[in-house]
Amino acid sequence: MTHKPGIVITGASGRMGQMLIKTVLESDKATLVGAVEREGHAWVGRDVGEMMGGQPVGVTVTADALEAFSKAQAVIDFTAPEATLAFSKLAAQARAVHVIGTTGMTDEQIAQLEPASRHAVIVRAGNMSLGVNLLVQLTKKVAAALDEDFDIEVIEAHHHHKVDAPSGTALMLGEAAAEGRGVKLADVRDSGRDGITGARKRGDIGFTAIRGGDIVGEHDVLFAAAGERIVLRHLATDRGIFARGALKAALWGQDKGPGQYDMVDVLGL
Ligand SMILES: NC(=O)C1=CN([C@@H]2O[C@H](COP(=O)(O)OP(=O)(O)OC[C@H]3O[C@@H](n4cnc5c(N)ncnc54)[C@H](O)[C@@H]3O)[C@@H](O)[C@H]2O)C=CC1
Ligand SMILES: O=C(O)C1=N[C@H](C(=O)O)C[C@H](O)C1
Repeated sequence: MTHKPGIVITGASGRMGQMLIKTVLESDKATLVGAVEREGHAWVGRDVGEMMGGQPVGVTVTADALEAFSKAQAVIDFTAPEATLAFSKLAAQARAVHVIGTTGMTDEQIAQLEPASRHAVIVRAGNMSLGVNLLVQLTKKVAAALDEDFDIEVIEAHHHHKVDAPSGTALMLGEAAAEGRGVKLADVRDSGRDGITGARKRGDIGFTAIRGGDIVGEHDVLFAAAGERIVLRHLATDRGIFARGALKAALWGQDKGPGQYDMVDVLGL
């Protein structure tokens, strides 16, 4: 690629925002052209390199997302559902590829991305890592091979700052297991057991969320039957895996037509 796409990072001061800025600055395939934060945030008006504790990089953090997006070929967005919905409209206006890592979006919010995807490329995934997207494929295969004698449980663990549960990844894995079984996740989902719940319902897919300390992200898919268990596991120890996947998606989207894509498309899995 001779031309280096310009990238804007939203939620610049966040855990993922800072990792994404570092990843883009270190890349020889893309250029950092903007960094966006909420109106009133202490980083707005300041150089993003300095705010991250390093040398100035010549990019001033702004709250004017449209102005930033209009100079970019891609927006990488790991923020919050309401912000992501607003950014999808602005990225489409700027005809910039919108890479969405934000989790916790409702089905209604996801449906609201559709108008933007008629004008621009949207790549959205609850997990941008190669390992998890491979695990999704494996989960689908294992679920398809086993019958309901095997109870399926998705168990996830994250840091204590995480605001949504189950995680976006856990939902991807649950969807994959349901698809493998030929059922709809909404019909078999069992989340948040507490109290006298009754015995486990055959065919249900259960979810458990653990929150604590600085856990980056851990996911198990458990297939439990009488006398044996299979556990498929992914352990994330470095947020760089998500940032590298997101940058790959931003570059991949440059020559694609408007529409909604995911990391399975990007990685060709
Ligand atoms: N898809 C994936 O691979 C991954 C997804 N995530 C998801 O990314 C999201 C962010 O995670 P973290 O970085 O840990 O959270 P965080 O809380 O550290 O960062 C979120 C950032 O977004 C900013 N923000 C919120 N509303 C905004 C607005 N309207 N305009 C501009 N900035 C705004 C906040 O100020 C904050 O800096 C979460 O939904 C998380 O689940 C996290 C890691 C990997
Ligand atoms: O909030 C996080 O940190 C993470 N969120 C994503 C999710 O909800 O699955 C991906 C990763 O597990 C980290």
